[in-house]
Amino acid sequence: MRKFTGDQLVMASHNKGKLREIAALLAPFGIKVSSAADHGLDEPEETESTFAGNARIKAHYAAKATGLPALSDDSGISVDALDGAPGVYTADWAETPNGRDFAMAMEKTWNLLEAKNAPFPRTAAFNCTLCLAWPDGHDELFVGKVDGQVVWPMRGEHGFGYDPIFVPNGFDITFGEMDPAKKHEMSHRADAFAKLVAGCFD
Ligand SMILES: O=P(O)(O)OP(=O)(O)OP(=O)(O)OC[C@H]1O[C@@H](n2cnc3c(O)ncnc32)[C@H](O)[C@@H]1O
Ligand SMILES: [Mg+2]
Repeated sequence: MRKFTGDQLVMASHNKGKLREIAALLAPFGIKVSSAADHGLDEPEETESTFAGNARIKAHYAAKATGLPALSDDSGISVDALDGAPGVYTADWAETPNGRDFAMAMEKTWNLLEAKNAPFPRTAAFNCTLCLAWPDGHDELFVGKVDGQVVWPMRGEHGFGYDPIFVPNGFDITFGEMDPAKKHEMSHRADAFAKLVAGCFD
């Protein structure tokens, strides 16, 4: 596995919630972190049907455009009773003509579970694939996951995206209610990040 030896990294994401979380995870490593927006990059189209495929598109696009190593995150929530949906299409489910509406997407998810009369607990997992790509085209991939259940109504103001309806196993609060530092210890993103650190930063 290739080691990360530089002192600069581009975060190949346009999601402010992710950028905040990954900046917090990277903070102890003394790396100068910039975002795709800092470099004036637009969002590449996520045309693959897997987290890994889309993570690679985003990281390689940013690495080639900036000449710097780039770290992307492709993630989503997979609900068992919905055959893994929305999964890779989690962001797409929130798409409206006026931008993303996650309250609407969460309501759609819950309504589908209700329509199916899905049994409780309504188990789900958050998945995260991180891709670290270099300008020469090399990359490394890291996968993380956290199991839990989808609940209703939405609870909590922390986090982003689907956090208000996801309760991780072993807890009775949603990610939206959880202190961000605690989420950083146990999320799908933290799980993948620990593997990135073990593989590339040590
Ligand atoms: O592609 P980038 O620019 O990184 O940002 P994005 O928001 O489009 O990100 P994805 O394509 O990976 O879509 C994943 C969606 O899954 C949701 N998601 C991922 N991780 C999450 C988390 O920790 N908490 C809540 N929702 C999450 C969130 O709504 C994201 O928009
Ligand atoms: Mg995206």
